[in-house]
Order: sequence, then structure tokens, then C-alpha cells
Amino acid sequence: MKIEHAYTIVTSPGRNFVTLKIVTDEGTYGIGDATLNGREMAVVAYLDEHVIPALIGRDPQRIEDIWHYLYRGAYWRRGPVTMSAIAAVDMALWDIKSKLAGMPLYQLLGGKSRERVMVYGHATGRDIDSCLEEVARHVDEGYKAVRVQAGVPGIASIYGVAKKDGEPYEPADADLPAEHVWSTSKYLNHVPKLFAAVRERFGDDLHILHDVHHRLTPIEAARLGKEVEPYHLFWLEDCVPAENQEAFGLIRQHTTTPLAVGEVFNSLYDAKALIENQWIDYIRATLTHAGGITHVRRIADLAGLYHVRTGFHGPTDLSPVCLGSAIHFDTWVPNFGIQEYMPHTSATDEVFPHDYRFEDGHFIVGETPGHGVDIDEELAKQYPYKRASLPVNRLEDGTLWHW
Ligand SMILES: O=C(O)C(=O)C[C@H](O)[C@H](O)CO
Ligand SMILES: [Mg+2]
Repeated sequence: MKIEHAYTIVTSPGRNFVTLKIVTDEGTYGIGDATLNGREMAVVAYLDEHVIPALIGRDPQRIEDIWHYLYRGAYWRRGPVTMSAIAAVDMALWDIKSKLAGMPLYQLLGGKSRERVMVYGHATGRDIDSCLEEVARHVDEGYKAVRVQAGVPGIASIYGVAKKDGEPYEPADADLPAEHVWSTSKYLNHVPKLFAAVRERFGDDLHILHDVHHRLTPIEAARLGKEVEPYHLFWLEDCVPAENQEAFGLIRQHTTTPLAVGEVFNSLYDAKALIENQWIDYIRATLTHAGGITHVRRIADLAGLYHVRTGFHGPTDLSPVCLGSAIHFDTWVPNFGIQEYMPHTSATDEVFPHDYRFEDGHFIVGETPGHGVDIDEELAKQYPYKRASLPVNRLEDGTLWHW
């Protein structure tokens, strides 16, 4: 069996998605997600110019060999563009292999470790009261875990909070990057009040999560972790940027609040010290940005040795192809923690028909051979690419800060 042809599909049903389709000479095809938010066309160029021509004629069943061919063979290892391109190939090849086996992907990975996959939803509000209403809506819809993000008095716009209450949050909302202003002191003084209010209204059983989006220094993160200990967060996410992995050692010494990090990671080496030193509790590197199933499986296995569990990134800027594959992985992986879930628009769901379903705060994996997600290429053509950028962030004095 040989790879006969492969091509990229760019579509924007509400937001941009990049999909790679690989077709074999026997007619079986697989698809993979290559979406890198705000840098979509860089991955398309990498795939079209450097990857697809080298795939033609190869045996699609040699997933491991093709992974190393693209990783080691490139010489220029790692980085989000390279690893998203490799991930798309890898996901498509696992899709093909599962279809050839006549099995859903989770069976090929090793079978079910659980019946269903707990997810967390996003509650956002411009203030604490409106955020609590959104938490209530999620609880009514069955969610057992909710990420809470609220506006902060004195900060005009803040990451993770929808522009209008009740609407979904979309970070890539402008042609060129919008500029936001950030105040760490205003945030740190305000945010513990949000968790106090959530516990007061919803009691102890609801899992609450929070994303700091890389805004703090290690000692500020330590202060926040300590202050919110009474509210028993499921996790505090991305409290500092993680290029300097040792920073998490400092935070860890000060607080028992569980720490999650890794949505921007693209390699095991981004997380190695974090895992081996047990500085984190959840690893968020996910399939599309971290080299696909083949590589994330290695990250998860290392994490399992150190009591670190998975908590895959799952925003709307990963396509249903990634989400569907992630649900298979979550169903299998022994050290599963939780799966992020931001519902896609109905237009996106129509372009990407899928067999996973949401039920009572969990995802239930599908039984279709492959990863269970397809693409309607005719419909996809109706939604042309439109450049969209993530914002940048400045301190009140104008200093460019982390986003
Ligand atoms: O989902 C999250 O936790 C995020 O932080 C979402 C990111 O801002 C988004 O994926 C950036 O593309
Ligand atoms: Mg995040």
C-alpha cells in the first residue's frame, strides 16, 4: 500500500481550520488537524512545500518511521509549525490504520481505560455575578467541571472573557493583533473573590479551574496558589510562561494548588523537567501542536511515571479532527485527568461530521473505524480563509507582556 496523494484544506466556518487529507492507492483516506491559531498559512506552506511531496509513494502503515523521517529528517527539529505539520500527518495515518483494521482508534491504542471522558467547559463573565450565571448554565447542562474567568475592575478587556455575556470567547478576533492592557496587581487582588463566590454558590463538589494565561512571575503565582487553596481548585493553569521550567519548582514549594501547563508545548523536551521533578500535576500538550498521537503518547507515558495526568488543550481553535482524536486518546490513556471542551459553531460541526457525543458533562467516544471525524470538502469551500490574529498584551506603562 502506498500514499497516492495528499493535500491541505483551509476552511473558515466561523474561524480558520487547516486539515490534511492523505489518500492511499487503495482508496482509504485519513485526515489530520494542522490548525495553528493565527499562523495557519505557515503550516500550510510547510506541508505543501516540504512534507506532502516527500510522503507520496510511502507506505502509510509505517507511522513510526514516517514520524521520525519528518522529525529527524528535517534536521531543524521541533517548533510549533514543524510539530503541527508532523501532527497532522500522524493523525491522518492513525486514522488510516484504524480504518484498515476496522477498529475505532481507541482500540488500536490499547482499548478503553474508562467508559467516558470528563470535560471542563468555560464560564466567562464581565463581572463575578455574570460569571456565576454562566457557571449555573453549565451546571444545568450537566458539566461537572467548569473553568471560571471574570473581568477585573480597572482592566478594560481580559483574556478568556467573552465580549458579550453568554457568548463564546474567541481570542483571534482581529485582522492584526489587538492590544490589551494588563495589571497584575488589580488581577491578584480581585481573582480570589471569584473562587470564593463560586464555592459559596455551588458548594464543594463542582470542579473549578482557572487559566492565568502566563501573566504572572513565579513569586506572584506562588502567592495566588496559596491564597486560593481554601477553594480547592482542580487546577491553576499556565500561571507563568514555561520556557524556564525551574520556575515551577519555586511555585510548587509554596502551594498545594494543583498546577497545569503545556498548551503551547510542542515536544516532550518542553515538559521533561516539569514532569521528572513533579513540579506540575497536569500536562496540557495536545495532539495537533505536539507531534500527534505518536509523540503525545510518549509524553503521557513519561508523565504517568510521575503521577502527572493529561488535561488536553481543547479550545475552538483546534478542529473537531483534533477533538475527536483526543477523545479516543483520553478514552485509552491510563493517566487521564480531564479534557477541555469549547463547543464549535454549528457551521464547524457541519463541515466536520463526527461521531463523538457530549452527555452529562462527559464525552462518549464513537465506534466508527478511524478517529470518527470526516470533512465535507464541498461545504468547506463555502468558508474561505480570513486572516485572524491573537491579541498582544501590554502593562499599564506600555511594556509588552506575556499573552
Ligand atoms: O483554552 C485555553 O486554555 C486557552 O488558553 C486558549 C488559547 O488562548 C487559545 O487556544 C490560543 O489560540
Ligand atoms: Mg489556556
